[in-house]
Amino acid sequence: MTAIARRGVCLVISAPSGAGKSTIANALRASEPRLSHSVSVTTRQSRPGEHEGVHYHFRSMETFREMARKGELLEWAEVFGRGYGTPRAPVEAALAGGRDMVFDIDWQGHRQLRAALPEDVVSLFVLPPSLAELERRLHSRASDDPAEIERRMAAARDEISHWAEFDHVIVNDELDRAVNAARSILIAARLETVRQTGLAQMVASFAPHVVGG
Ligand SMILES: Nc1nc2c(ncn2[C@@H]2O[C@H](COP(=O)(O)OP(=O)(O)O)[C@@H](O)[C@H]2O)c(=O)[nH]1
Ligand SMILES: Nc1ncnc2c1ncn2[C@@H]1O[C@H](COP(=O)(O)OP(=O)(O)O)[C@@H](O)[C@H]1O
Repeated sequence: MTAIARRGVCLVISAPSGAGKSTIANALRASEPRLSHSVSVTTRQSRPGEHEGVHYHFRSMETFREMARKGELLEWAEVFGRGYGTPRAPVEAALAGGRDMVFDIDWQGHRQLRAALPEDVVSLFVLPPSLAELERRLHSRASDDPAEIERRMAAARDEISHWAEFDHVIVNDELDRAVNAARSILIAARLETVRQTGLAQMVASFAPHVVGG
C-alpha cells in the first residue's frame, strides 16, 4: 500500500504581547522536530539576541511595502506602527510537502491566513492570567523600553477582544500545562488532515466522481 501524503498544518498562535506565545512556540518546536517556524518579515529593529532570518527577516519599510505589492507576503499588517508579514513561498512549500508550521502572528494575520488557507489553519489564542501579570512579564523580559511596554499594554485589550475568532483559547499560567495544551491541539489537527486525506483517497479509489478525481 502506498503511503498517504497529507498536507501540513498551519498552527497559528496569537496573544497580547508578553503573554508567552513565543515561549510556547519554542517549547513546542523543541519537542516536535518536524515543526518549523514561519519567519516573518518586520520593519522593527532587532532586539539583542535576535538574528536575521532566525527570529525575523528585518527589512526597511520600503522593502516591506514592495514585498506586499508583489504578492510575496501571504498576509501582512501594521502592528505597533510597524510592518509585519508572512513570506508566502516557505509556507506553500511546507504545506505541499506535508510539513507543519507554527505562526506567531496577531489577530489580523490570523484572519487573513484563515481566509487564504481555510483548510489548513488551526488557531490558538493565549491569554495571560491577568493584565497585571502581562505587564510583569513584559518588564521581566527586559526587551522593550518603558514607552514600548506602555504601547503594548495599551494594545493588549484590543488584541484580547478578538479571542473568540480562534479555534482554541488557553490561559498561560503554568508554562508546562500551556505547552501540553498546544501540543494536543497540533496532534489533533494532524490526525484530522490524515483522516481527511485518507478518506478522500479511499473514496476516489472506488467513486472518483464523488471527490472530483
Ligand atoms: N500579522 C502579523 N503579525 C505578526 C507577524 N509577525 C509577528 N506579528 C505580531 O506582531 C506583534 C509584535 O511582535 P514582536 O515585535 O515580535 O513582539 P512580541 O510579540 O512582544 O515578542 C505580535 O502580536 C506578533 O504576533 C506577521 O508576520 N504577521
Ligand atoms: N507561564 C509563564 N509563567 C511565567 N513567565 C512566563 C510564562 N510564559 C512566558 N513567560 C515569560 O514572559 C515573558 C514574555 O514571553 P514571550 O514568549 O516573549 O511573549 P510573547 O511572544 O507573547 O510576546 C518572557 O520573559 C517569558 O519567559
